[in-house]
Amino acid sequence: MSSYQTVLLAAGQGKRMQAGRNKQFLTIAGTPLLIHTLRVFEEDSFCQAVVLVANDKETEEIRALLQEWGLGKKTSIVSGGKERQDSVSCGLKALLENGAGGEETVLIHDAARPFVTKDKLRQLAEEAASSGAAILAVRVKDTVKEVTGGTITKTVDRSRLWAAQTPQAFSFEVIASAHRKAEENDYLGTDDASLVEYTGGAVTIVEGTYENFKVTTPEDMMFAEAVVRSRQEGERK
Ligand SMILES: Nc1ccn([C@@H]2O[C@H](COP(=O)(O)OP(=O)(O)OP(=O)(O)O)[C@@H](O)[C@H]2O)c(=O)n1
Ligand SMILES: C[C@](O)(CO)[C@H](O)COP(=O)(O)O
Repeated sequence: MSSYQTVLLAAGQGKRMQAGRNKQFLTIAGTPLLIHTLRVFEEDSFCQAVVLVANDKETEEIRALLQEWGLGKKTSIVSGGKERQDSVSCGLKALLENGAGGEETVLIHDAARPFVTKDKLRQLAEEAASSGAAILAVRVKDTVKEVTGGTITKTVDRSRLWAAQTPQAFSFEVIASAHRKAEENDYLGTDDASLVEYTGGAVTIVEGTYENFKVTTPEDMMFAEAVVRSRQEGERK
């Protein structure tokens, strides 16, 4: 099994949730979203350290939450940036300052995906340790259309389509060098793998689960409650 370090991204705004505050503080079955997510990493013995990237103005509230929920032993908090990619750079810089480098495996994860499992973290870390770059992804289930001006221009062949999730895992040097090149060329990607793709690197897919969705819009909170309920029922059986 491969050990790994984690960059956990919590420096977004959560605007699409329309909750009037960052969605990571909303509770799912009584537990804050951020705590659901962080717990998986803190409880995995293969995770050596977590760099939690946060907004400066939310740092104190996060520290208080970690204390309240008995988490934080492996976790340090650093400031994020304007875009998700900037926040990843801040996290990688902190890992570098803590002595990470070379072929060590780094997992980059959205705090907004609270339902990743320990098994998937381990499977992904193992794959990244051998290939250098791997992400969790699921097959696209819908029929996907390309549309221009309200009219369909193409039905895309979905047999080759996958929806990217996080964590996305890389050897430290692969992702650090992809970030350097992206920055030099003003390339902005919506995920981490796209930066490695941009620099010509190969990224492998580890099949994820649909439960590992990103909590983004208000109805996702209802789905999130349902996931916790179904897991609790599973444990009772
Ligand atoms: N500048 C940013 C933007 C996003 N994120 C993090 O990246 C993850 C995925 O972002 P997403 O949830 O899609 O974006 P938010 O900015 O949080 O939400 P919105 O776009 O609705 O404002 C989240 O855990 C978010 O906190 C981050 O650390 N830094
Ligand atoms: C990284 C990501 O979660 C993979 O699906 C996603 O790309 C984040 O994108 P968003 O634009 O912040 O929703």
